[in-house]
Amino acid sequence: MSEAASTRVALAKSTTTRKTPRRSPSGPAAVPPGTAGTTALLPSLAPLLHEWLPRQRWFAGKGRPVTGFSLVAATEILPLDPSAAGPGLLHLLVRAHQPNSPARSHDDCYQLLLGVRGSLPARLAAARIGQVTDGPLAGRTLYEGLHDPRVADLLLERFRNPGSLGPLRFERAAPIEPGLTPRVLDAEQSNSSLVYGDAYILKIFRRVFPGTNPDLELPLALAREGCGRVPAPVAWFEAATPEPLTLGVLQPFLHGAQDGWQLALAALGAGRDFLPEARALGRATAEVHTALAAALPTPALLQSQTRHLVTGMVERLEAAAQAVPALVPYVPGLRTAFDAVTALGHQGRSWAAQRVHGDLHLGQTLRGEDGFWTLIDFEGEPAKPLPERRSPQPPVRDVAGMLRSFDYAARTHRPWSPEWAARCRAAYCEGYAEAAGTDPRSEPELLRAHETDKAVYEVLYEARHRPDWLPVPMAAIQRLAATTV
Ligand SMILES: Nc1ncnc2c1ncn2[C@@H]1O[C@H](COP(=O)(O)OP(=O)(O)O)[C@@H](O)[C@H]1O
Ligand SMILES: O=P(O)(O)O[C@H]1O[C@H](CO)[C@@H](O[C@H]2O[C@H](CO)[C@@H](O)[C@H](O)[C@H]2O)[C@H](O)[C@H]1O
Repeated sequence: MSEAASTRVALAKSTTTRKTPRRSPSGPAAVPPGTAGTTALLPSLAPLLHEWLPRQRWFAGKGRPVTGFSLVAATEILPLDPSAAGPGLLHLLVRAHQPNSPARSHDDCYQLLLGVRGSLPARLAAARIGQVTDGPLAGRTLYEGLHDPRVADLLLERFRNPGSLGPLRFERAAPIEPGLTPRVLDAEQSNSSLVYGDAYILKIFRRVFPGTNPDLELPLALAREGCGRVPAPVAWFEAATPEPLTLGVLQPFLHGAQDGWQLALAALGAGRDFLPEARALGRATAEVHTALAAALPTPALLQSQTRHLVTGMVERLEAAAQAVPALVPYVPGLRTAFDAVTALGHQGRSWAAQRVHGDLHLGQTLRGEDGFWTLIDFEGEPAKPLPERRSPQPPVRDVAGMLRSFDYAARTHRPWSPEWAARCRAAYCEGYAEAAGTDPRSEPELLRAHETDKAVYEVLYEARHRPDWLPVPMAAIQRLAATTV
């Protein structure tokens, strides 16, 4: 996304610079006509956002101060005029400036749905962001709009009656039931979700990127392919900035479904194996891979692409070792996993690549009351740039993610049962082989390299988000560093 701000607010110096809307190098003004009035609001909201944003679970830049904001797009979804009945609703795309971003244009951009009321009813107290002290909204209260049922109702109505609103475009693939009671999903997640009745779940992406989000693109492609392993998008909305930027997806809510992580922990807690489930998950993964390969390009990874794949793994290892010094002693051992793939590439080996899930683990699987497994959340690893997440990769990448997840489940349970994980891992690969016709274990070098890459990612993820969990991937790092295929 080009820096499309017409308003830039530098918090550190408490100065505000306003510029006239300018044309981005690649297209029209990114703050479109009709929304310009709202752009003047950012300076008065910035101090409140500065306090509130870094505390959100979905804020990706934890540990680095926010020094200012730029406005990418602003839309008044409900009138902010104090004489209007009911709440106002402001939709913002704001870039949060943080030191150490590679470039200002790489600062993360967040989607905010800000409710505005004269006073906040008690039932919305937990959603309060703060009172605006100056500017056109002075004296009014700003709050997280998604917690307001009136705001949630309005979003569903927008999907029912698709069309454009300023830079926002609402699309619908199927009829939508009206009048469903909304609730905010209470889950540890990277985005925010609203559930409507027991019928739909709306995921609002928080950190947004230019282009189509794979969590819309891949489920749409799978639905076209007739693959029922993924809930098919019912509706979605995007911003024209100028290339479409996915903001949210509405899909069927799988009522009564339980996620694979909880089910695996329950099995461990009851001293049970998880083998039929693991095998069925392997089959489900293979079916999704087969459908993705049929729907989207499947380039071969020739020598230069293999080199690129391995270079990425090595760079991620080096970056992770810089951030988490505990990794340093294992770097030479882990490197051998990547070197083995390079060596095969030099011998002329090539692998098929295709679009994959990209961040597959037990928490991304749901088992329905009928025992049918579904995969969700095709966004890929949240920390990776979107073009990288959308690039074709060997499908074994997802297999490695699930194998790591069985290891995680076993490690978080007392007493630790490595045999439980080993049996699940084998059953998963067997199920995968039954449905795909190829066993992921038949490419041990590629599998080990991807498992190593995933464990390295997890070390960084846990160090940043859940330091108490760091020993879990570190145990795998020790094992993988000492392994030869
Ligand atoms: N279609 C669905 N039906 C039922 N529950 C769902 C569905 N999609 C997601 N969920 C629930 O919402 C949670 C968060 O969804 P997810 O797509 O993983 O969000 P995030 O990317 O924000 O982590 C999941 O862990 C799951 O419990
Ligand atoms: O679900 P997200 O898209 O937010 O994925 C991120 O968070 C996951 C944790 O919630 C993290 O997964 C890791 O922990 C899981 C147990 O909580 C485990 O099952 C996974 O195997 C492990 O990778 C995921 O890596 C991260 O991207």
